[in-house]
Amino acid sequence: MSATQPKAHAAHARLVVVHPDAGVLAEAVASRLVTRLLDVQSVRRPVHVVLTGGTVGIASLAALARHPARDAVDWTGVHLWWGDERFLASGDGERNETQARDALLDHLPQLPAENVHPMPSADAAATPEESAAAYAATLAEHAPAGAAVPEFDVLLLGMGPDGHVASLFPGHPGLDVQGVPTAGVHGSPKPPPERVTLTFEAIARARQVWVVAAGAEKAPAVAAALGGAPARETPAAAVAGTERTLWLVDVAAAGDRAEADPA
Ligand SMILES: O=C1O[C@H](COP(=O)(O)O)[C@@H](O)[C@H](O)[C@H]1O
Repeated sequence: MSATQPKAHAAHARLVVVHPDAGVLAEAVASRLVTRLLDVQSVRRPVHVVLTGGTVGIASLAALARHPARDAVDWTGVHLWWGDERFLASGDGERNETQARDALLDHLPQLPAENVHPMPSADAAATPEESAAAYAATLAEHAPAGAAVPEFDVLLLGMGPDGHVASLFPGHPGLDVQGVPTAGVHGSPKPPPERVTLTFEAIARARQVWVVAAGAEKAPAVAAALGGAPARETPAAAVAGTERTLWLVDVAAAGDRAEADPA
């Protein structure tokens, strides 16, 4: 395939867009976010966006911070949430919140502090479960009547080489949690072991889910997820938005898909 232009093709009602490399992917995700925010703000407010940690997720936020159209967005009408968090002390450099603040939030003077909704840290909650319960309460405050969470306008998800999304890891009990939007996680195979995550049910409330992944080490998980692997083995296989599901990947993560299905 051409490595100069993104290409798109539908698969199982998901749109897969392949980008030349991780750097271009991050820039493209930032551009999509700006466009999505502007589109939504033209019809309703506030806009609810769920951020992800991870390599491409944070690189995309950094790209958004320097995007030329960034200030076209009315940031006073944007609420930011997280799909998962490492259960560490506030300000720890490994927290997704800390990395997002460094990459983007600290560069958005218009964004009201009360619109930023980090998952409670290990110095604000005694356990991941306590943090998860507090986050569920905050989500409910911003949800439509009768719902547990807002209808997120965009929910970003990075994906690990094992196919995990948010902190929903293969074979973990968090995959089976029902009836609540958040869960505490213990024994994560990726450090740190204690985390907080949105559940599949909460993710499924998003209007748009965007899975972002780059690098050859992600190719087997991308293939498994798009090939319909069981969620227990490849959690990323089970995520979808109510209106749209995008897989935004680079050539390396696309693997055989990039070769077999030229633009
Ligand atoms: O630990 C996490 O990892 C995933 C993926 O990270 P990556 O560096 O392999 O892209 C991320 O999506 C998740 O939010 C984070 O907590």
